[in-house]
Amino acid sequence: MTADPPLVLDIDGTLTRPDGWGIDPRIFDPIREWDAPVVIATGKAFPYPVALCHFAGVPELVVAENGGVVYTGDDVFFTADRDAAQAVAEAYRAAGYELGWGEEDTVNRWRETEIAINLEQPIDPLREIAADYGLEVIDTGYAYHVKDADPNKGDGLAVIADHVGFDLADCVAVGDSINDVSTFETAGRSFAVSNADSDAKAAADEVLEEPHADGTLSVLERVQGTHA
Ligand SMILES: O=C(O)COP(=O)(O)O
Ligand SMILES: [Mg+2]
Repeated sequence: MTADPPLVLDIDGTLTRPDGWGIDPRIFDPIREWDAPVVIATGKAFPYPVALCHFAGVPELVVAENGGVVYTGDDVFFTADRDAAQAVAEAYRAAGYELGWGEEDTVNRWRETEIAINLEQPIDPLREIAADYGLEVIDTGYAYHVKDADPNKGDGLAVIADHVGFDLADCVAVGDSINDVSTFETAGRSFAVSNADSDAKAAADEVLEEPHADGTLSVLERVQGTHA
């Protein structure tokens, strides 16, 4: 008897359409029909992956904010403190820069542990200010994230696996950027889509030939029904 292995999926760059923006609708049915846990592990704020699970019709198993927020389906864990990241955002603004998401800033509005800055904003002063507060800045290719260096997606995945009761060694992970390296190190098998950055490609067991959702769909086809 074989089953599907647990999945760990990043969002941006991984479930996205070929042009890189927006969820590719072809991923919804395979995820909905997957007969094992599907964990969404993202740098986006908590409501985004929760909504993705909700609209896909799958249980909410979520690592958000690069590991700062973890939801096991029963309990929410916050593994970082937003105050330092918020202070960096204020100091960056005080130095004359903007976060770059407009007045109402729906990118950061519901963030609980980190701050995201638009890639069009200057990164050097951001890195300097973040260092003053003991934080790091990572570039996912979709945003700069000012975050505590400790929490990461991989640790969040481990919390969910422990709670739900599946083995990390059985997990198949797909991702595209530096914030997926910890996932790749934690999951048993890992795949970087062809559009992935050099960190993700170096950490993955395999680099796919296809980009974005095409790459992810190829992995789903390949690993479906292969879990002993
Ligand atoms: O929020 C980002 O910058 C990237 O999001 P992702 O981790 O789902 O790719
Ligand atoms: Mg990504």
